[in-house]
Amino acid sequence: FASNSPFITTTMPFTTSLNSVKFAKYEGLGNDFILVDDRDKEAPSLTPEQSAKLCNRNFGIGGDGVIFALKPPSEEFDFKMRIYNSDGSEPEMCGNGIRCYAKFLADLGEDASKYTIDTLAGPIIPVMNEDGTVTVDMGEPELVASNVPTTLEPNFEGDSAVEQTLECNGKTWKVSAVSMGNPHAIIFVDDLEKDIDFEVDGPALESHEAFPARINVEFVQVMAPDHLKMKVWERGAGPTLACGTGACALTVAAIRAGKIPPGGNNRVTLPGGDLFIEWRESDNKVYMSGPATFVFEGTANV
Ligand SMILES: N[C@H](CCC[C@H](N)C(=O)O)C(=O)O
Repeated sequence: FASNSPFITTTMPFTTSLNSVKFAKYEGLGNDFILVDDRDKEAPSLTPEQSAKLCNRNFGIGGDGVIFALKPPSEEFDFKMRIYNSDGSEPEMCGNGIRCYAKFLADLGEDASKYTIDTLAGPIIPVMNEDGTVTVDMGEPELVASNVPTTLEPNFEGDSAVEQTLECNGKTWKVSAVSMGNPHAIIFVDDLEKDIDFEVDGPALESHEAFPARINVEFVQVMAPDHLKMKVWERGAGPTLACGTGACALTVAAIRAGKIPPGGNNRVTLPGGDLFIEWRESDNKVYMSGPATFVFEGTANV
């Protein structure tokens, strides 16, 4: 392990034996993950069902997902990441998770400060900053509505859906659809506390038929031209304290809907804290900066 690694020197390597798994718990703004070191494997050492059980906050470790550090598929990558949501479904990407993943690799003694990680959303590049935060090149947003995917009719340039109306739960919503590899439905409201019935509207929108792969739902209030506040109901995880891909998606949607000006590093306030998001005009990529913190390590029955 790295000299400043938080891991207690242990004779047991991070392996998954027959009935137990070594893990490390990390969180990014309270979006918390169980990390498993499968750097010698091509596929996760746990099943979706085992992972969902470990995410249970009463019967397991507790977490919003399980993230696997896997060997890369080719020379062009340093590592591969796969993730299971706490319901066992597999998303394409996870923003808070990739920051925790980068911190995990550093704590395991991997010496690169910048990795190219292969994910189901394509190559993702996290960079460790001096102050302990992580800046991630999250790639380009996907704006073509049918690729998000959604059946919402495109109503904006580029065959995209921007504040397109959707009936759900007896209410009419204005939905902007953006993918960061995983799908997001962004809804701008005047008042986050008054304008939504979060525990009812969130799941209803997550599973609405307009979203064939289900969808992450972000409710957003514009606080200032460079400051957005959000609440998120995640696909396959429900209400979480933060969603990194969601913060990226909502920043893109806010710019396209004319809610905030393009460019700049925007502060996105999530229930668990702030992320800083830049949709860079020069390369059309979205950059996300935020914390990733080690919480504890252990061995769990599976
Ligand atoms: N629940 C998400 C995956 C985790 C994304 C979120 N935790 C993030 O930080 O990006 C999905 O099914 O697409």
